[in-house]
Amino acid sequence: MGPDMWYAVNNVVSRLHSSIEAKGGERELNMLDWTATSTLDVIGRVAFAHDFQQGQSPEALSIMEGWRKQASLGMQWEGFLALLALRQFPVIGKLPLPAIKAQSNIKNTVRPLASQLVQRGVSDVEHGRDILSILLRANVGAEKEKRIPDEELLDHIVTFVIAGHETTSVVLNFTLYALAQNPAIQKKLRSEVMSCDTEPTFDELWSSENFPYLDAVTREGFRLFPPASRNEKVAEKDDVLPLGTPIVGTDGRLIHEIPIKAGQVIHIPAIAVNRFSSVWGDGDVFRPERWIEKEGIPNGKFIPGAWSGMLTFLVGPRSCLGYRLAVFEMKILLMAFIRAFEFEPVEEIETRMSATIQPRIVSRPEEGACMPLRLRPVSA
Ligand code: HEM
Repeated sequence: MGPDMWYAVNNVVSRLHSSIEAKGGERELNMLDWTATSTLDVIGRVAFAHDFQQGQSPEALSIMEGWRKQASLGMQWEGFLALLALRQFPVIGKLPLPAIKAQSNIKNTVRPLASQLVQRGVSDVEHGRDILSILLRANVGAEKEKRIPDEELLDHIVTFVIAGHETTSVVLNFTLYALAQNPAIQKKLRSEVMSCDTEPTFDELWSSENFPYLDAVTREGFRLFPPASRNEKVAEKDDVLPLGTPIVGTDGRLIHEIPIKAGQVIHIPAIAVNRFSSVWGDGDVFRPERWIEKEGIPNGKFIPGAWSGMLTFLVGPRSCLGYRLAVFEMKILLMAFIRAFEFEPVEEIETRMSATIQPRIVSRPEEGACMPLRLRPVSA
């Protein structure tokens, strides 16, 4: 998937470059528009060989608008509560509530697109590297009862677009903001990624050896800014939740475990766990060096996460299926953006909870999800 990712990301970077040059070589812009464009273009190509035309096709605009609406509604109380209530009372999903309609808009856009490709049999099923071609190929060779029905294939594609687009865009946004706030870290990263002018492959980027600082910045971004900042799981049976550190009950006695009843909903605050001071020390600080220093992770007390001892991709059999893709993509995006532009903060940003975490301007909350940054092309 590497060449497809580089192709999509380079296109967005060069469009952004032209738009900045047209404004005289410096521009303030809402970075959300550009990060969402990049990740949608990447997922379109790698999930079902579709070109979202650098976020300019009607479908791309509709998906991005759907997300923006959903994110902004989720930041308000009524939207946040509607989504929470949906878990408890699924029938609410049938009501014409804006927060719920915004979610189905995305599905309504992606499904017909994927359906056209399935019906056409996809242009290059034999060699296609995208996920849909791989699934279709597996279907051709499989016994009849093991084939994935078309309807299910379409749902998979919708899931990939929903799970793989906004999430990666969120981490990239907040990481770029953190780099904008920390010019010395940004400079150090640029110096490392400028030391190579090729487009590294998955193997070259997956290992932390070739680009140790890029690896450290990526890990720090994923740790501090998990898009799915809180998750829910439902206990299938009565169980007992052991506590790492005992807590004092109202009667003054120490509690070492919590009994759980079947059906009980457990909230998993990934963003809080990823920042625990007891594990990370200065857990709220953006400090990529912690991943390089010998004693960077105090006492080696890693959380059992699917990747890199953090809960960003959760853990266990239902953890994120696309985490390698997401980490690889993030490294490509950071490399391409940092090679091309210098980033400066414009406004103070706060982090808001929604379906994914969202940035909001502290002094102008009415503008909804927004990440203004000042960009300048990196001089030769
Ligand atoms: C920054 C990027 C990403 C983050 C933080 C992320 C995070 C997560 C999390 C926390 C879950 C578990 C949800 C739950 O159990 O409640 C999940 C599930 C999933 N993710 Fe990701 N994800 C990312 C990117 C991707 C990408 C790029 C893809 C694929 C194209 C993907 C595909 C999936 C799928 C298919 C599941 C469902 C797995 C299952 O239920 O068995 N994700 N993701």
